[in-house]
This record gives sequence, C-alpha cells and structure tokens, in this order.
Amino acid sequence: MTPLTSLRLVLAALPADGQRRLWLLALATIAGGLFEFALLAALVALIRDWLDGAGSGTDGLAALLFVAAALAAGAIRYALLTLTQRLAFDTGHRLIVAVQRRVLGRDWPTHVAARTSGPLAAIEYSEQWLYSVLLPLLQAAGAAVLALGILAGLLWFDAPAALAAAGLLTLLFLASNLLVRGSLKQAGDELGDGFENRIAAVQENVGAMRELILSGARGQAAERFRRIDRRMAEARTRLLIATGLPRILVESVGLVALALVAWWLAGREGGIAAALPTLAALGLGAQRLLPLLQVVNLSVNALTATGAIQKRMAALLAEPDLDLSPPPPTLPFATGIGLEEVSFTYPGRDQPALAGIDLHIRRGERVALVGPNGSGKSTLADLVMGLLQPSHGRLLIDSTPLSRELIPAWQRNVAHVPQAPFVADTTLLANIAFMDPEPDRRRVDEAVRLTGLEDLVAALPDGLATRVGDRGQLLSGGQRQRLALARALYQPAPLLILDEATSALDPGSEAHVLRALDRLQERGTTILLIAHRETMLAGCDRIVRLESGRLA
Ligand SMILES: Nc1ncnc2c1ncn2[C@@H]1O[C@H](COP(=O)(O)OP(=O)(O)OP(=O)(O)O)[C@@H](O)[C@H]1O
Repeated sequence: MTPLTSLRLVLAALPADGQRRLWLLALATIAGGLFEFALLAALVALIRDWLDGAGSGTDGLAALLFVAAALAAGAIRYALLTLTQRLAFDTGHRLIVAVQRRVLGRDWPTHVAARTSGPLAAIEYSEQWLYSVLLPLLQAAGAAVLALGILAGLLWFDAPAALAAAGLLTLLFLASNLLVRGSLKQAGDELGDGFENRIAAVQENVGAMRELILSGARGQAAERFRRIDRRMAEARTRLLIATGLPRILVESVGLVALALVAWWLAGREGGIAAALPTLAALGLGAQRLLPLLQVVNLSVNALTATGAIQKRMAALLAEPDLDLSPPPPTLPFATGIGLEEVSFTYPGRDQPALAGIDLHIRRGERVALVGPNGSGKSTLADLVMGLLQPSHGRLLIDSTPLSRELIPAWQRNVAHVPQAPFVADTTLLANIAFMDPEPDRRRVDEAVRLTGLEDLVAALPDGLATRVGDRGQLLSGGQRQRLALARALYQPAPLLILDEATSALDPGSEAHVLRALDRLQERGTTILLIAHRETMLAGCDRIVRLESGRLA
C-alpha cells in the first residue's frame, strides 16, 4: 500500500461532514495562496509603475491601495490561521474518535486476539498523523499555489532563464528526495513499531509490578524499556536529519545552480549588464520560492516517513464501525437455552475447544459447569452469551435460533461475572451501577445487601462514594469479586453466568453469595455457574461435566 493509498483510506474513514470541512479547509488554504500571490504581483506592478513614471499623480493612490491590500492580507492570513487550526484539529479529533469507535466495534474474538497496546498506540498514530501529515499537507497546498504563481511571473519575465533555474531546482529536489527516501521509510517503520512496543512495555511493567519487585527484575524491565525508547529516539533523529537534508542540499547546491544560470545568462547577447534585471528577478524569486518549495517537499517526505503509521491507521479504520443505533428490544427468554450439536474451534487451533455439545438449560434452572482446566467451560459460557458463535451446530433461545443479528437483543438478558473482573477507577457506587448515568439507589443497596458488601461499605470512610483505585487495587481480591457480583445483580438480567466468580471468597462470604443465588432463583433467574469448589455446587439443580471439550 503506497502512502497515498493509505492517506486516501484514512481520509475516507472520516465522517461525511468531517470530509466536507477538510475540503473547505483545502480550498481556503489554496485561496490564501492565491491571495498572497495576487498581493506579491501587485507589489511588483507598483514598484514597476514607480520606476516607470516616478512623480506621476497616481503614485499616492496606488500606494494607498497597496497599504489597504497589505492590511487586508494580514486580516486574511489571521482568518486562515484560525480556520486552519480549528478545522485541522477538528479533523484530528474526528479521526481519534473514529479509531476508538472501530476499537469498540470489534467483536469478542477480534478483541481477544488483538494486542492491548494497539488501541493506545492508535491514539498516538492519530496525533502523529495530524501533525506530520495533515498540517504539512495543508501548508503545502497553499505554498504550492503561491510557488506556481511566482514561477509563472518569472516565466513571463524571462522564460528561458526561469525554466533553466526551475528545472535545476526540481532536479535537485528530486535527487535529494531519492537520497533520503530509504532512510525516511526505514525510520518511519521503526517509529511505527516503536509506539506500540513502548506502550506494551509500560503496560507490562505496570501490570507485572508485584512479580518484578519480588523477582528483583525491575532493573531488567527498565533496561528493556530503555532499549525500546532508545531505538525510537534514534529513529526519530534519523527521520529529522533525513527530513532536513534536502533543504540543506537544495540551498547550498541551489546557489551553485543559480550561479550556473547567471554564467549562462552573462554569455547571452548584451552580456552581464543585460542579464542584471533577470538575475535580480531570479534572486528575488528564488528567495521567496525556496522556502515554499521546502514546505511542499517536507509534506512529500512526511508522507513517506509516516507510511507505516498511516498503513496501521488505514487498517484499523477499515474495521467495521461501531453500530450506534439504539439497543434492540430484549429477546424473549421464557423456556430455556438449547445447544444442538455445538462445536467450536478457536482460530488458528487444530483441536476444537468444544465438540458435539447437546445441552438444554431450562429457564429458572441453576446449572453448574465443572471440569478440568482447559476442558472448555469458559468457551461454552462465551457461546451461551453470544460472545462466540458456534463453528458447527446452533444455539436456540426458547425455540428461536440465535442468529448473529439477534445477539445484541439476546445479550440484554445476560449478566456475567468473570473470575478476574474489571473494576473501574471510580467509586463503589459507580462500579456497581456501571455505565448507568442515573444509578438507582434502591437497586444498588439491594445488590450490596445480597453480596454481603454492607460491612465493607459501613467501614469505608465515604461509604459507597469511596473510590476503589485503579483496577480496584484498594480492595481485596474477595471484595473485588463481590463488587463484580453486585454489579451483575444490579442489572435485573434473567440469565446470570458466574465464571469462577467466587473463587476468592471466604466460606462466610461464599455462604452469603449462595443465599443470594437462592433468592435470585426464587425470582426466576437462570444461573449457569462454573466452579471448581464443591461448596458452590450445593443448591444446583444439575451438574454438567466437560472433559476435553465434550460432555462427560
Ligand atoms: N482465545 C483463545 N484462542 C485460542 N485458544 C483458546 C482461547 N481461549 C481458550 N482457548 C483454548 O480453548 C480450550 C478451552 O479453554 P477454556 O478457557 O474454555 O477452558 P476452561 O474449562 O474454562 O478452563 P479453566 O478451568 O482453566 O478456566 C483450552 O485448550 C484453551 O487453551
């Protein structure tokens, strides 16, 4: 994929109004370039008038007009600056949101298979794209227009001389770009990898802190991070050197080129004296033209250097967008869940995780799923929740086959508690009423009571308003599990799935949870629980055993 194709894909992923704004911005930038050119042409014309008819009565008026135009140019430049910054950052913002929506729109298997550092790196890519691609390209659009205008003026003044100078400069730019192209691409690729590796290293260092402390390996972790960041720093250095080199080459060798043109001009009829006006025009033109050409050239190089980043963004943005339509009505669930000849094989695996599962769970039943590690219990729970879809066979809710389209409606029936629950860095209350903008205090209190969290709430300085820390670190493992249970109980879901959700509970807390399950069952809740401990199996209507992915 060439950088231009990636650029097109990234831009195509912007929402329609974002694309319109971007076009508007490009047009405004080009108009700005045209205006600058017009002003420059007016200045040249004015000077020529003065030189031609010094002392004529129109001088004062022309000068006044020029002052007005120069002031207007200032105002227009300010308006363009405001517009560029507003629209460019608006585009950057839309892009970051679009990327995040793709991340949130992933299905469960894609999410599980992806590196967790990817979405974080994607935010960095989006910002890099804004600063290294979009802003330079916009600047280049305005600069290119002005540069073309200046070139047209020079051509009009002395076509052969302007063509010779422009040809030499173009050759120089092309040659210098060819020279740095390889380094730019390589450094850009290394930076693309670097962003993701650096974030992955930070995540691992933070996540494995206890292991690092105990194994005395913090120094090694610091060294690994240093190496990753060092590679990035070196890549960035090489990138900036390669970006700056064409400018130096063009400016120094460009002087020689201009001297060559001067020498050639001096050899024409009339000698150096006749060539002086052309030389002056070329000198002035080059002085104004070169920085503009640098801007255009920088944006071309930026596209090469950010090829890897753009490619990653284009791939992310090609993923399905998050469906933001209102949640569907809950799928009726009255009689039970049926699994018919269900098999499931994880992508890239030869052996199925589940094979030939025939199982019916009645509405209101409490079923325990037991079996050795790796026997397929969690996979079966994920299939029932619609997070995974059977490779063979089918799932029935009552008598309705669970198609892909019905999954969101079915999931509204499900509450799930995993063994290691996610706990947000917020208050106990916000964790229980997770993502509920208007927590129902009565339901929160009931969930607290059912999970035996009352003592904890009473002992905490701010009760339910106490913050639980990053990933719930200020709570014990058992308290975190009970908090996750309370969150599941807060949702009045008719199917509750507990995946080793009580493994960290002491006997007293476990007894409390078992009583809560009895109460839920009395209210008609269907419970599927995965457990290794015998105590949790008490009260179950049925125990289903899995062995190597099959019902035993
Ligand atoms: N995302 C995945 N990709 C590939 N294979 C997986 C994935 N998740 C699980 N597996 C494999 O599928 C099999 C069943 O795993 P599963 O987690 O369902 O077992 P389990 O019975 O819940 O085990 P445990 O008691 O250890 O939690 C295992 O062999 C496991 O390695």
